[in-house]
Amino acid sequence: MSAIETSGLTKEYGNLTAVDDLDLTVDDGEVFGFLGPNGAGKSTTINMLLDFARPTAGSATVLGYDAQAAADEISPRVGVLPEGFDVYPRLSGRRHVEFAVKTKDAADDPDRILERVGLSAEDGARPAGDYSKGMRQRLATGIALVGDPDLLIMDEPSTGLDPHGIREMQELVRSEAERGTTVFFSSHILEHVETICDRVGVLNEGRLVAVDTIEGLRESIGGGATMTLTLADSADGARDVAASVEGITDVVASGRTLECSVTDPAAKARAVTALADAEARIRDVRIEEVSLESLFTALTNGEESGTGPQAGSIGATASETGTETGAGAGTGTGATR
Ligand SMILES: Nc1ncnc2c1ncn2[C@@H]1O[C@H](COP(=O)(O)OP(=O)(O)OP(=O)(O)O)[C@@H](O)[C@H]1O
Repeated sequence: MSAIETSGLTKEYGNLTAVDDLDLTVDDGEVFGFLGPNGAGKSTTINMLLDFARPTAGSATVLGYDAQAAADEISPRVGVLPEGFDVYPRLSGRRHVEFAVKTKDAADDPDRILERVGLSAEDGARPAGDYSKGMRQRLATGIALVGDPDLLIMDEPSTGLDPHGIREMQELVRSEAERGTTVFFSSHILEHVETICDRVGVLNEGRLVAVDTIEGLRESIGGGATMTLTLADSADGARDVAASVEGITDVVASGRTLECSVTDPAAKARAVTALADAEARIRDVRIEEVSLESLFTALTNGEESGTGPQAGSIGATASETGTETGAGAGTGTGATR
């Protein structure tokens, strides 16, 4: 059974089609990232899954139940982290969790829930109106975890969290997935998505433009990587050797540098070996992956991917540098092209 399945799901607001004919399947136990620029239709989709908004056309099932006709069956089994969670300012964080436990008729220990989301007993005793944005987000996450849900739906879970909080959120999502919970979350934050998702769906102007693993997405836009080798001597003689390697699609020789377009990850090591066999003296190997940032831009026709400080961090750093033999030519992580 799929945890979520939508068929032709559509939502129109007047002349505006917020969600357009969405066919989407999220498998049981999967961590699924729902990506898209501002206004793409992510929250509207989530609202229809939770029966907060009614579709104009199409249908959706959640945990096997019709999202509109059987919302009462679904809600006890789903934990929701809504966008823009509001607290009761005078109630303590702990009281919020106690209330959720009672409402869901669950057996959770509120202190354990608070601990899981990084709120101390002292934090829990404070009025939630005094909480920082990140603390509110943690509290909202704790409330979503009450009742050990089969499905967690999280709308922009990292909003307001500092880098440490984001890492904790990622660990939490992973540990929930290991317990068998399906996690469906929306995000602009590509780094967040890459780290924890099994698959992602990319929404643009209400339409699903891609569904795949991050690796699959990279490949589908002709992704792969660029491997730049610096040789001890002129690269001209080595050009044909590199070009003959399967999985290397294009080679440019310039001075002592060979720039190879790589479509098959294994081709990197093959190329290094072939060059070494041909007695090319390799001094340096640099590998740059297609960044998720450029991937996202390609899929959403140049729409920017959010404005948060984290949003730009993916793909901005670290390419991997090999040594003279290049034998261990690894895969760079997210360097910008
Ligand atoms: N209640 C509403 N009435 C009219 N238009 C709406 C309503 N809710 C959403 N929209 C419009 O539908 C489109 C999709 O909005 P939605 O909030 O689903 O996008 P989103 O992908 O979640 O964006 P963000 O990342 O900015 O939260 C937007 O153009 C938005 O203005």
